[in-house]
Amino acid sequence: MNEVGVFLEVNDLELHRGGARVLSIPSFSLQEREVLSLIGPNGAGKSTLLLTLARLLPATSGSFRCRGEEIVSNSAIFAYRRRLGMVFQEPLLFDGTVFSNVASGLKIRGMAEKEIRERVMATLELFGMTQLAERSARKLSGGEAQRTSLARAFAIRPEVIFLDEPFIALDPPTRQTLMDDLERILRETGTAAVLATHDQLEALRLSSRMVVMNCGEMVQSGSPEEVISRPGNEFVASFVGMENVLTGTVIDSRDGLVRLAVGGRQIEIAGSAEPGDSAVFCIRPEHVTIDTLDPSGDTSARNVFPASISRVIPNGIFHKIHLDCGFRLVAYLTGQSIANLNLAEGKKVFASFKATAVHLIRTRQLDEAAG
Ligand SMILES: Nc1ncnc2c1ncn2[C@@H]1O[C@H](COP(=O)(O)OP(=O)(O)OP(=O)(O)O)[C@@H](O)[C@H]1O
Repeated sequence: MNEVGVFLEVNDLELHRGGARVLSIPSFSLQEREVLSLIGPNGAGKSTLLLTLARLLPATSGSFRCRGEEIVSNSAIFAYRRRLGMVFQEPLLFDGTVFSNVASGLKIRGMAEKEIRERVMATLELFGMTQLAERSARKLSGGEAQRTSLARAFAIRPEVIFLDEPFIALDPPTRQTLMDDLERILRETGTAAVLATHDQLEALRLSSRMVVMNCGEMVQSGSPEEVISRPGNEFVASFVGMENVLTGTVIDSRDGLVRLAVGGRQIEIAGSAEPGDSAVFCIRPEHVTIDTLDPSGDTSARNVFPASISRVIPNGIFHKIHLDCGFRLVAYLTGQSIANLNLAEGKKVFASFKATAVHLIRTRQLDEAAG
């Protein structure tokens, strides 16, 4: 069997800058071939962590092991860095052709001319850009320049590639195409990657594990689907677009169903909790359904509420519908669905969601909650 090992293991990492602690990571590991995304708001520490993991920024304290070997001495750090590729927001190409940019890492490694030519052409082929080989880097579009920068990083056949918001400056179609190609190339080459991004869709598209960062700490780690549908706290919930974070009081809990009092209504959710506790829970807006007629007889959803539409906010493909059901709820609907249902502000509708669509973030005893 082909066992996947740990490529990088980091423990007790701290980094202080300008007198402040900007990273505090008790432990972190990256598997071979794993594609991991670091997501978090501006200033969360994503770029700093990437640079620290790449040993380009010295940590204040902490231990680093690559395939079980400590990376301490300058020669070990140097050898470790040679196994890595890095791509930043800016392509950082030098004057010269696409070919010479992609060849640069190979030249530094002392590879023979013939091998360089073969490797560069194979890499350009992988990125679908052989026709650009002799083009001056100055004459590239933003997308082509970032593609060249990625090809340069992949040409050395790195074991891990660190990507710091590589798509942030690109227009949506270019971003999508490059992301699709990167996903294929990572899969085909088996290269591990750490991607810093603030965009959860990029994380969903590319990574198998997502780590949410806030204030220099890793606050949740899991598959992107898990983090997005089961956030561990209110910060993660709001960062991943969980617009409906609500608080209620547990009425009773039996057979895997919890009944909560919320804004004068009762909600049923999957889980268990102590009666009398205060509960914080969340519902993804895309899991809320809107009907103009009472769907109670026709839906398996346990939670159906009469509601009035308080706001309709156009928001790209999906529009945000703010509902007042006794508590506030946001639903996402396409413009087409809004037109079909003839929805508008002030209209009376029914909002419904399944008990399993609700994620219980945490419960607290009510006297604790008050204190
Ligand atoms: N050279 C520096 N000196 C002191 N503090 C710094 C320095 N560079 C970054 N910081 C601080 O480190 C923290 C993390 O910054 P970092 O750029 O890593 O965050 P980020 O998550 O990558 O944010 P962004 O998405 O805005 O790039 C911030 O509080 C920032 O102010």
